[in-house]
Amino acid sequence: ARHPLNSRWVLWYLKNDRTKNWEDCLHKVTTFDSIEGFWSAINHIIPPSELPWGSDFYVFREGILPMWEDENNVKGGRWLVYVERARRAQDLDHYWMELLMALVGEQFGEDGASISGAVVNIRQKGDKVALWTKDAEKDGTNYRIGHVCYDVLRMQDPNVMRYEVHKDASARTGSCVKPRIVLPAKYMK
Ligand SMILES: CN(C)c1nc(=O)c2c([nH]1)N([C@@H]1O[C@H](COP(=O)(O)OP(=O)(O)O)[C@@H](O)[C@H]1O)CN2C
Repeated sequence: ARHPLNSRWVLWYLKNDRTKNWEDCLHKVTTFDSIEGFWSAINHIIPPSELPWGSDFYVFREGILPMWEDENNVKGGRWLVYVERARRAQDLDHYWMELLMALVGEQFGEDGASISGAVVNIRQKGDKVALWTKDAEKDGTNYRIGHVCYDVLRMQDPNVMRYEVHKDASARTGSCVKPRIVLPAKYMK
C-alpha cells in the first residue's frame, strides 16, 4: 500500500450472544497498516448505526486485546461519549469515523502511544463511543487526549465527556461509574 500508517490496527466485532461468555463473542475482522487498508476495512463493514443491538466494534493497536484484562488496559480507563437517542442518526456514525481517523492518523501526537484503541457500543439504552487509554493515573496525558477527542468530535458545552477507570467500570454494580475526569472541567463535581 502507498500510504503506510505509523501502527498496525486490528478491527474486532463483538456479536452479542447471551449463550456464550463475553470473550467468545469477540471476533477479529481484519488487520490494517495503511490508509488504503483502513478504508478497505471501513468499506467492508456496515456502519455502527445499522448493527444489531448489543454489538460492538473495536479498533485496537495490534498486540492489544480489546478487553480490560489485557496488560495494556488493566490499569487504564476510557474517555466515554454517550450518543443521545435523538441524535443517533447524525452523530453515531460520524463520531465513530472521526475518532477512527484521529486514531489511525495519529492526531494525538506523542500521547498516541498511551492509547489502546477505540470502541463503539450499539445499545438500545443509548449508544456509546469510547477511547481507551493505558494508564488511568496519568491525568495530564488523559486530559490532553480528552481535549483532542472533544475537539475532533466537535463537541461543545454542555456536551460532557467522562473518563472512567476500567477497575471501577469492571467492578460496577449499578450502571453509573464515578468519572475520574470530566470535560468541560467545570462540570466536575
Ligand atoms: C473478560 N471479560 C469477561 C470481559 N472483559 C472485558 O473487557 C469486558 C467484559 N468482559 N464485558 C462484559 O460485557 C458486559 C457489558 O459491558 P459493556 O461495556 O458492553 O456495556 P453495556 O452494559 O452492555 O452497555 C460487562 O458487564 C461485562 O460482563 C465488557 N468488557 C469491556
